[in-house]
Amino acid sequence: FWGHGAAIAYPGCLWEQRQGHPGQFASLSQVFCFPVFYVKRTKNHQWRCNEATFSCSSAELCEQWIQVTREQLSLLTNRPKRLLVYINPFGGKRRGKRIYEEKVAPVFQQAGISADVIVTERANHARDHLTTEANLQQYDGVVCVGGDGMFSEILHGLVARTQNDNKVDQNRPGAELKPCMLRIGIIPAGSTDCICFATVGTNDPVTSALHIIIGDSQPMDVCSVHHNDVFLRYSVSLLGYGFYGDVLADSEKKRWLGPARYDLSGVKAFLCHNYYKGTVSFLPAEDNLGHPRDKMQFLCLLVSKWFHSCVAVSSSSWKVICGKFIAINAANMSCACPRSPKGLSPSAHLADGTADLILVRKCSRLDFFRHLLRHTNTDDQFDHSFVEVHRVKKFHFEPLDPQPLLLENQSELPKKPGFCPMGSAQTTCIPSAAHSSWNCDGEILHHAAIQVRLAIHNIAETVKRKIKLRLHLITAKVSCLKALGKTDSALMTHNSLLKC
Ligand SMILES: Nc1ncnc2c1ncn2[C@@H]1O[C@H](COP(=O)(O)OP(=O)(O)OP(=O)(O)O)[C@@H](O)[C@H]1O
Ligand SMILES: CCCCCCCCCCCCC/C=C/[C@@H](O)[C@H](CO)NC(=O)CCCCC
Ligand SMILES: [Ca+2]
Repeated sequence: FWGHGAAIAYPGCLWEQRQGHPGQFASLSQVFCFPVFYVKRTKNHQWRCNEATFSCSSAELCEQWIQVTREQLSLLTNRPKRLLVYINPFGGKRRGKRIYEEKVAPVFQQAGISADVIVTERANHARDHLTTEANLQQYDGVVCVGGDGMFSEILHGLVARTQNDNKVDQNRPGAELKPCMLRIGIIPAGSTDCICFATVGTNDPVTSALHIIIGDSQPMDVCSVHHNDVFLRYSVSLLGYGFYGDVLADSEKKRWLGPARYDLSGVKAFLCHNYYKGTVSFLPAEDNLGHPRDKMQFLCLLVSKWFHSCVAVSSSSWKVICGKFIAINAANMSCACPRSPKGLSPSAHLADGTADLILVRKCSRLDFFRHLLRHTNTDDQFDHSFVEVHRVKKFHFEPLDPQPLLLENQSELPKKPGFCPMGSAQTTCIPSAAHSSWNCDGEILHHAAIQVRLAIHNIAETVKRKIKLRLHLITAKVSCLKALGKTDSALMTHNSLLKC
């Protein structure tokens, strides 16, 4: 199914089709048909729903086929049957509701999935509903229709609910967090849609709906962000200080512009060319986990990581870097999006328990422009003397000058648009501003000093999935080689791989 782009999906009703030309005296023959819907892969990682019509010579045979097909489909337990859907009507170009109703609901219905839909009425509506109210027992998954901010709401709701149910204190920086059992589906309807793009390869609502229907899933790392001992937020994609923090803070005042706000604020932040002084300390990942700049096979890295985590004690030690930074970015996944199809860190992995920490030191405007431009083409954006990149498990940031005292619980901060509790000097174009703010998956953090760790990851699950997939491919190759009557070295190599 995966490799060949076609699979039996949802048998529909029985059709009766008459051949010949009514009105003419041709004898009528009856053909009994049933449609089968399947996923077809098209260009740029996009999927579409195709339909094939099968015909049988008798109604009984046709019914038998439909029955058997339904039985086989019911054995696929990873396919969801009941979903809880949250729609943000104000994300991106404000098309969330329409996208769901026109492009997603019809395919869910065709696939026999029932959905309870909640259109959010305020920010954090979905998060609060998931944390305290939703009866999650009755669902196989939660779907968010919106952008990265909406995904973040769902993530926070589900993680908080899981920790509350298991009596885990999220505020404790070293707490062993419990992974959530429910999967989150993303129907992209936001401005960046980075989490969808980086996991699926495209930000196309129909493709996402089809991934959800066939029960596809992808584990990912979750970073927790603390300020001293106070929990601030979780992050799954970008934690960015300096450039991306300034872009976000400025863009929040321009929400009415839709996705274009990021372009305008991006140009503004680029022209301001701010840099920030501070100290970054980090715990590097073990060497065998690879480096953000090497091209080592993901599977090798994972197996190595898994093995290492089973038998070895971490030998890395903390490193400290002080300096003047234009940007400090922690990419927990590639952060690919339509603006940058390969992302901030093209070889960052989705569920390996590490993030790529990218430090862009003070440099000329022209050099920074060259660095940014390389995010849009195939050149290596790390190949500059002022850029360094480390694969890390934890990191801390401390701005050089202490920050004005903030409320410890930032959720108590007023949420009025444009209100910035640390003073506008932080986010406007004043070259001497002491602090930027953190861009945490598109949400602003009001503390510059933060401590970050990879809090939830599922390496064993990822290793298992990748090995299973590889085994499928090798088994298929062995079958083909056997069918072709090959007994040469290729078959032996594959057979020994299988044994291994
Ligand atoms: N009904 C609502 N009214 C106002 N804000 C909402 C509502 N529902 C959700 N939100 C908030 O809107 C914010 C932005 O939403 P979303 O992420 O969907 O779009 P975006 O910011 O345009 O896209 P991206 O995050 O991909 O750049 C989120 O932080 C979310 O909490
Ligand atoms: C000369 C041309 C230079 C063009 C350079 C483009 C580089 C683009 C890199 C984009 C990285 C996106 C990282 C993802 C961040 C999301 O969590 C966040 C919320 O959706 N979006 C932004 O902060 C919005 C960020 C928008 C940045 C412009
Ligand atoms: Ca990662």
